[in-house]
Order: sequence, then structure tokens, then C-alpha cells
Amino acid sequence: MDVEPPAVHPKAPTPGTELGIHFDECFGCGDEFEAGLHLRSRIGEAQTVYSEFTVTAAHQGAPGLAHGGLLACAFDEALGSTVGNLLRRPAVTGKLETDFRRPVPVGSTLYIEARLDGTAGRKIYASADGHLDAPDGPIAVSARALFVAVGFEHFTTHGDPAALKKLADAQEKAKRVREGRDWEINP
Ligand SMILES: CCCCC/C=C\C/C=C\C/C=C\C/C=C\CCCC(=O)SCCNC(=O)CCNC(=O)[C@H](O)C(C)(C)COP(=O)(O)OP(=O)(O)OC[C@H]1O[C@@H](n2cnc3c(N)ncnc32)[C@H](O)[C@@H]1OP(=O)(O)O
Repeated sequence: MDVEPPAVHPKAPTPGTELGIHFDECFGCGDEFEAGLHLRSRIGEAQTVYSEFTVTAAHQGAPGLAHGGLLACAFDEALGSTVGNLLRRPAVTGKLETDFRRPVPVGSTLYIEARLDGTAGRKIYASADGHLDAPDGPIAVSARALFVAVGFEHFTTHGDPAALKKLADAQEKAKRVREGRDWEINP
């Protein structure tokens, strides 16, 4: 099947939008686990998403250096967020390939620029570059991924239904707050 240019969803967030946490307990972006990556993302121009990940002592492999698997995790998150937010299609990572080009020390920040590359049926291709310590810093890590679009039943069948319900409730609440239909009883 031929690869087609990605068609950004008409309701995708617009450039400049800060993307929230998609699930509090997500290791990549959630705030529930202190050792998580706490990745923060925003929509850029032309089918890109910018993410930032600051490496802490909890992310070490060699002393003082980020663990490669956690760097791959940051790219999985950044790329997944790109696919999910720009296409608004549930999808999971089928394949993730990483090039580690420079060491990434504890205390440094990776500025990840991720983009959609194309789609072929259910297959979604995306790639990203991680710049060290500045958006135009040297590229320390790059990644390419294949995501596969799935039905929502992928998560209900294989995941945790109680956690999914909590997530759906939180999203509904956030929507109500955005639309001014909600207020705190005990602010
Ligand atoms: C309802 C509205 C929703 C709106 C959503 C809106 C917003 C969401 C917003 C934000 C989301 C934000 C952030 C997300 C952040 C992070 C994401 C982290 C993502 C993950 O961390 S997720 C966990 C790791 N991930 C898995 O846990 C997957 C386990 N896995 C499977 O569940 C299956 O394996 C599956 C489903 C992948 C495929 O299974 P399947 O049976 O459905 O389909 P099948 O096998 O036929 O593959 C179809 C075509 O993909 C090709 N293909 C498949 N895999 C390939 C590979 N590895 N290499 C090369 N090609 C591959 C085949 O070759 C075929 O290609 P072809 O059609 O050309 O033959």
C-alpha cells in the first residue's frame, strides 16, 4: 500500500496549543509517578509537535547519563502524542527505532521535534529528533516509529477498565471546565 501524506484531523489542536497530560499515571507525561519523564508537549507548525524532557537521577543508566531505554520511552511518548493529537485516531506503537548519537547527561533537557511522515491504511509513520539543551542544539537522539491505528476495544480488551473509566471521567470533567459548565464546590 502506498504511503500517503498525513491528513491532520480538522479538530486537531492548533499550533501553539500546550498539550495536557493524557493520563495521570502515564510514565511518559503523567504526574502521578515522581520518577516518570514528565514530558511536556505543544503543537508546532506543519504537523509537528515539540516536547521537552529533562533527565533526572531517576533516569540514569551509566552514572550521570540517561538510560537509552528511557530516552526511547521519551520518543515513544512524543511520537504517540504527535499521532494521537494530530490525527485524533487511537493508535499503538508497532515499531520504534532509535539512533543514540550523543550521550545525554543527567540535568540536560532534550528538545524533541516530532512530525507525522505519512499513513498507509492503518499504518502511521512518524519521526523525531531530540536536540540537546536547546531547540537548535545538537541532535543527541533521533527516532522513527510505526504506529498502528486500533479500535477503542484494544484498550478495553487488553487494558484496565477501571483506569479507563477514571480517564474518561477526567476528560469529561476537563471538557466541562473548558466549556464553562463546571465549577469547584470546594475551591
Ligand atoms: C476516539 C477518539 C480518540 C481520539 C484520540 C485523541 C487524542 C489522543 C491524544 C493523545 C494521545 C497521547 C499520547 C499517547 C502517548 C504515548 C503513546 C505510547 C504508545 C505506546 O506505547 S503503545 C504500547 C506499545 N505497543 C503495543 O502494546 C502494541 C502491541 N501490538 C499490538 O497490539 C498489535 O501487534 C498491533 C495492534 C500493533 C497490530 O496488530 P493487528 O492484528 O491489529 O494488525 P496487523 O498485525 O495486521 O498489523 C497491521 C499492519 O501493521 C504492520 N505492522 C504491525 N506491527 C509491525 C511491526 N512491528 N513492524 C512492521 N510492520 C508492522 C503489519 O504488517 C500490517 O501491515 P499491512 O496491513 O501492510 O500488512
